[in-house]
Amino acid sequence: MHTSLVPTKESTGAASVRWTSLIGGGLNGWGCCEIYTNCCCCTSVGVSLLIARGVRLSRRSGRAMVMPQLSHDNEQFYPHGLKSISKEHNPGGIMEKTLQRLGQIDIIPPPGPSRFVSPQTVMYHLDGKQRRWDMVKAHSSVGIVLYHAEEDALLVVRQFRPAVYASRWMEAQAEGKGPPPLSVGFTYELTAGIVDKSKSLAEIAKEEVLEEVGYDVKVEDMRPVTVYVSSTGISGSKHHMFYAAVSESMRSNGGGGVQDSGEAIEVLALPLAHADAFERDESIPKSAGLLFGLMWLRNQKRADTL
Ligand SMILES: Nc1ncnc2c1ncn2[C@@H]1O[C@H](COP(=O)(O)OP(=O)(O)O[C@H]2O[C@H](CO)[C@@H](O)[C@H](O)[C@H]2O)[C@@H](O)[C@H]1O
Repeated sequence: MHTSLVPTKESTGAASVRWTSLIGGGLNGWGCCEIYTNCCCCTSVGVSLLIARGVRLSRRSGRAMVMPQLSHDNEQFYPHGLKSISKEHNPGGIMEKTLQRLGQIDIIPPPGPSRFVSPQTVMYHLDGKQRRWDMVKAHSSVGIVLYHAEEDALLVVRQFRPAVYASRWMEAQAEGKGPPPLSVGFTYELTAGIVDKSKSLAEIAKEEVLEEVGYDVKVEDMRPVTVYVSSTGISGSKHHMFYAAVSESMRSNGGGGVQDSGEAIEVLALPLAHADAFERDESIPKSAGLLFGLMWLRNQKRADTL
């Protein structure tokens, strides 16, 4: 399969707009006039004109579509009390810039070996019969539950995940729909990283925290929480979870990830007072690690064991 998408400035804009309604209103598809690439009027996305604040008019169809305004500091962009604490405090800016930077997206068979994952087939015997299991060899990883003392919040990272976008896109294709807005590829996760160097897990966790969220946590302050298997059916790789508390006095840089690796991470504080609603909000694309970490943190806080 080869799937290709060239986001135009307009479709990028549409994606940004859709994002505002997506966060507040739910991830329930992107039908006609919600994203312009999907319907008859959408085909004119390349020639559409922004004629007035909040209204987009397609030249070809002459049909006006109401666009919610992109506002960076409203509740829709930061639901459930989420607050941007990226050093370069530019609410919504990191995500908007990423949307503008994204170019053509293709989904293709692997062009060669990967340093991150490799498909394998396990042949095994059960009751004397040979069976086959298809899997992906992947690195193990670390994730860190970071409690922000001043904000009484969990630190969450928001970033564009190509695999998440591609999955939503392939689902849409299977349903005969066009490409979804780029915004569906932005996820909420714990600070995390793969174990691809010969350092201790706690050292790798420390480095990820410094890189992604910008706080300097001592290796000895990385408290192991548990280990789980991140994908039992597909990879079987282990995820090592740590806990650490941070405060603004420990800030060393703005975080954001390694730009040269394509990382553009927004650091968000999720107040524990809003955790329940956040956990239950199905419109928010979040990792299992984040859900688990949030529940663990709240349990520890309730039991006063941190
Ligand atoms: N599959 C991939 N293909 C191409 N480049 C890749 C890649 N995985 C990582 N990279 C590259 O490696 C860089 C460093 O990755 P990290 O160690 O920060 O892991 P990341 O947090 O991206 O997610 C990692 O760790 C989290 C935590 O478990 C996992 O959920 C997630 O699948 C895993 O990629 C990324 O910015 C990217 O450039």
